[in-house]
Amino acid sequence: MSDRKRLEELHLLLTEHSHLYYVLDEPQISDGEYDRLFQEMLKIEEAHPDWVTSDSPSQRIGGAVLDKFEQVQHRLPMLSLENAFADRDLYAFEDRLLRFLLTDVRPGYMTEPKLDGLAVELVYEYGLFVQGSTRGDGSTGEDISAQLRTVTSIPLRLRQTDIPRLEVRGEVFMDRTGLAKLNQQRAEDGEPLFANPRNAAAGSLRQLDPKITAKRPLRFYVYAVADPADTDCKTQQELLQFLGSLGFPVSDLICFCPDIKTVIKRFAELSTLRHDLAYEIDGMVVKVNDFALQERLGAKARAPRWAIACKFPAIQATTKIVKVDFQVGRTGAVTPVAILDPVDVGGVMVSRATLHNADEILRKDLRIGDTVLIQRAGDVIPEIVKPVLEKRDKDAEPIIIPQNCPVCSHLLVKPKGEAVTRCVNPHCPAQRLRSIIHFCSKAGLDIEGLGKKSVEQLFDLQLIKDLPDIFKLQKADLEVLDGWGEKSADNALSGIEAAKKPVLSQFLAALGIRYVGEVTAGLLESTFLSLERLLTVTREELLEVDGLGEQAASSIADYFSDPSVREMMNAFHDAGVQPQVLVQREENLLLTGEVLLFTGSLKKLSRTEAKKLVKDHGGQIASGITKKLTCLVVGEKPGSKLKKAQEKGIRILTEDEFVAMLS
Ligand SMILES: NC(=O)c1ccc[n+]([C@@H]2O[C@H](COP(=O)([O-])OP(=O)(O)OC[C@H]3O[C@@H](n4cnc5c(N)ncnc54)[C@H](O)[C@@H]3O)[C@@H](O)[C@H]2O)c1
Ligand SMILES: [Zn+2]
Repeated sequence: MSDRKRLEELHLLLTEHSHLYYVLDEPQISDGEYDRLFQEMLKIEEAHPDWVTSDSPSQRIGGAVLDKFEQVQHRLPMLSLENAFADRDLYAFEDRLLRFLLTDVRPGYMTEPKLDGLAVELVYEYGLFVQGSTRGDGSTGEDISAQLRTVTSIPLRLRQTDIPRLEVRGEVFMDRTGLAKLNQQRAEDGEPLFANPRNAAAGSLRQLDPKITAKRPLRFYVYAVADPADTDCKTQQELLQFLGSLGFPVSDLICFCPDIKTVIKRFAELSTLRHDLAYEIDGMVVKVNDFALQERLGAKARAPRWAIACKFPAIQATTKIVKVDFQVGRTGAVTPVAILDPVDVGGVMVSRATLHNADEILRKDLRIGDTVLIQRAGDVIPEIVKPVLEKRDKDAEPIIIPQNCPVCSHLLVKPKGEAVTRCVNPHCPAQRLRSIIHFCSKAGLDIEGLGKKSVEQLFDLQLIKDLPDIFKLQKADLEVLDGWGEKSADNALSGIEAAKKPVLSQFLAALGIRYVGEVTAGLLESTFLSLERLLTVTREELLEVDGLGEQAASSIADYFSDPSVREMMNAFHDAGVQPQVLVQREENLLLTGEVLLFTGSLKKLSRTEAKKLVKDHGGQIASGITKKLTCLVVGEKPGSKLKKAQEKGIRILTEDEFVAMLS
């Protein structure tokens, strides 16, 4: 395969897995595998800088924010970190610093444990906690203030109250016992387990109901502020001490190292220490200690130049491949899954691992009966690294991808140039079931009460045969089923009712059209503005859309021109499903380009309504009196913000004027 083609494939793969990991908190591959794909992409991009697109995963941070939360603009972006996997990467890091700074004076470094949790930003005004948010895509995060208030180690009031505004950053995480207990509970309740502490922390914080968050054993450690200039501190070491004095918990594993050699020694120390900690760390973060140097070094698109994360090597074990099962996915892809002799890998029992596809099996040269090396990098999902050839039996059987679908017996196909084997039978029950599960899941319309287990049950009973059937379910059908009752039937029906008016992009992503993830679905919505329009869209029209590639264009055009899809859309319509368009063409909106802030108590609108009005009219909401702010809307008792805005000459509106302007 050409490098160019491979890069495209890597972009698609990494984008898909980032979405699963960051947005849905449900990763499907191990971090180790993700990191390997990421490094492969970086290598190709380094050799061909002109192939780097602005939406390459190498240029992006985290994932999109969920609609269900209010958005928060970070005043300064929250970045990711570059990774070091070996000592030589650290030496190279220092070389880069020195070259950039045009000096041979080596800086000192702060080293900190890399907690495996979720990065958050906490805003304090005059010592009071006023807002907390997730990192999101780096510039826009999700407002999770209410959820963060329930984390007991986050101070709501600081010991010093004369700092007008302080944006503090740190990690919310769950310790080992907390995660084990939570997963045990989830297993008993038949809910999916969290793959790793990071997903557990993220899944707990990104709950709409803060009461659920409050029940989760979350902890917090601080490690930065958005802008050190807001404090008198000159170094990272001083800053951590200062933050400790304000009342923030600081890890006691932080350590100043005068040079890179000491950093490497410290990393070795931490690699042993980590096993005795109450919580998981997945590495060590190294930061240039001096803020003046940090400022000169600045940042690249995705990460600062003055810091790097050293990752711990994965934990490995050996076991045997007992047999191989073949699963049929939503798109018909047939995935081989190795069933293993259960083995403990760093505290987690592992009994299965995906083998991805036929090429991967060939590449790794795996057979049934092989003793294999498996590994986990922090998370629960394991990967098979390689067979232990010395231990291979003479009669170890090759793994053969079946010729026919294991579910519907239709002949399988492996398109030229693709790694995946597929069942192409449009009526394959396995695919239909998977697509219904996807449609109802968080990645789809997030229909409450219709989790995987329930969908499987309804599918088996033929109450749901295809997607539109979901909207025809009756209370009488549901409440009599095994494991159901009046309450769960009502619950599911109200979830279904709410799903009848989905946002168009969400609806498109839920349909599971190949190559249409959240981002592409958003593009389709903002370009074509209605489902009806999409039903007649041509491949040529799709190719005109910035950001849509050829594969996606063909797949979308084929999908909507398929008669059975049109029939299905009619059935959706008849069942009362009406996708809504949120985005409007920006140019005709009243508040396009405006950044507003509300202060004081509003009489006519709730805060949420006010913010929604702004967004609906194309405006943005500021997080405080910032440079970007163009207009302050004041209610009663506006407080200090009004004065500050007046001093800065920012336009000021009363609530009435604001409402009148938009009506
Ligand atoms: N399995 C998958 O499908 C999948 C998908 C996407 C990403 N990932 C994993 O996520 C990683 C990338 O995630 P990322 O972009 O969040 O970057 P990262 O985790 O490599 O590093 C940045 C993060 O480190 C955290 N951090 C912890 N301690 C810190 C400290 N003392 N100082 C500063 N930051 C600290 C912060 O949350 C910060 O946002 C990859 O290495 C990959 O393993 C996995
Ligand atoms: Zn099939």
